[in-house]
Amino acid sequence: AKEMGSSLERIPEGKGPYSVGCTDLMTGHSIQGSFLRLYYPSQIGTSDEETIWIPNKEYYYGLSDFLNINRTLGGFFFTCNFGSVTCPAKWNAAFKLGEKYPLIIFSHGLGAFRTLYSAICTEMASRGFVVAAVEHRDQSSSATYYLNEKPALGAKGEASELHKEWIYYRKLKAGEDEVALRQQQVQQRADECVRALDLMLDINSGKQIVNVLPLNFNWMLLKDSIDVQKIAVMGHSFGAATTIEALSKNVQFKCGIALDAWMLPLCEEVYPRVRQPLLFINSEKFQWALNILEIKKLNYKDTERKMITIKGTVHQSFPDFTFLTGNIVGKIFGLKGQLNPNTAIDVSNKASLAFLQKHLGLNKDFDQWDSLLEGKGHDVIPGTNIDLPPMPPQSKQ
Ligand SMILES: CCN(CC)CCN(C[C@]12C[C@](c3ccc(C(F)(F)F)cc3)(C1)C2)C(=O)Cn1c(SCc2ccc(F)cc2)nc(=O)c2c1C=CC2
Repeated sequence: AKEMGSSLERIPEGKGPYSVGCTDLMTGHSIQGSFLRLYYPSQIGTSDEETIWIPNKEYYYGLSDFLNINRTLGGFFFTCNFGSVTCPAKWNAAFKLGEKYPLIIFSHGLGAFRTLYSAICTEMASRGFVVAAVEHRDQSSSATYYLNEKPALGAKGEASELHKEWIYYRKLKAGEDEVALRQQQVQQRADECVRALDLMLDINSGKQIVNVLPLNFNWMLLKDSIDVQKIAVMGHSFGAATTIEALSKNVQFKCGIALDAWMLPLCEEVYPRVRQPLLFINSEKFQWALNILEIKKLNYKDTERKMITIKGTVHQSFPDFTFLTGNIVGKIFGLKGQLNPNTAIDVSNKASLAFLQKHLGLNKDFDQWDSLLEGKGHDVIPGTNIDLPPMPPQSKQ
């Protein structure tokens, strides 16, 4: 009975030595504020509450919009199948003190939101990273919200009521130029990643921050907890394009990891401005010549670029849904590839860890997976799996 209806499958736990905590942070009362889900090394036994994977029903309505299904139907479908899914991290567990951790800013894909990549984020946190998964407010998320102070219409309370303002996925209008919209959105997304970085650096410096979400998490414990020389940015698909744009905006991002990069939102002008090391991890199916050709334009001689393809994987092998459906339904909806989803995410995470050790200068044992970066391993090949026409001799860079 592993098919839909009883998602017996679970999102895989982190395999590293640290136990993982999770909490949410929203600053400001407007769209300009930050909204992120934090995954972090936690003190064991300080929380036995599991984290709710999709915390508000409005996310189901947004997903229904994104998938072009009726909200009532979709809401029912999602609630039945995913309403009780938890992600393998302890909700509001106390932050583990005594170490400085490297930081990853994570950017979700089109139609996703901050909670849907918890297998990747909890794995990285279990290996000793602090991971801030931002929720973008560019209308590329299925849904997101901010809390504004304006009392809701007809509210009686004198004290300003906090009212959730929901922003839903913006569909393309008939005849609308998608490239222009995505180019505009990727700029906002990259700015939101930089803002999240600045917020985490403020917290690291001990600055008092106001979390407008009613959560009892002690942010002061994060003072001096981030190794500010070891900061990376990472994302899936539209979030990978965001990663590249964010690298060009802020050199505090020392390297980037692009999972199934969708290059359409990027302008060629940004490519020479990305000098940091970049790892491309591609699924087998999400590859086409024009996209790969754009990626190859980032190949500057004095920059470090790596690309691997994981065999038997699809675009949805990176977000969490790939763990939560039975094999048959999963393959029909393109949520699973031929390769076991746990194996697929394991390969992606280990290659990521090896790359991060190399380019953030970590002194862990992640170099044991360096061979994956060379495309050596049972489930990986180096570079891309599509053959390209020979590259025209590139003009001098
Ligand atoms: C028909 C809609 N049409 C809109 C443009 C295309 C829809 N689509 C393919 C989909 C997402 C799919 C999906 C999800 C989730 C279930 C569920 F049932 F399990 F929930 C089912 C079916 C439908 C596979 C993609 O957009 C693929 N994609 C994605 S998918 C990111 C995502 C979104 C929602 C999630 F819940 C999890 C992950 N992120 C990107 O940055 C980019 C692309 C394409 C180019 C850039």
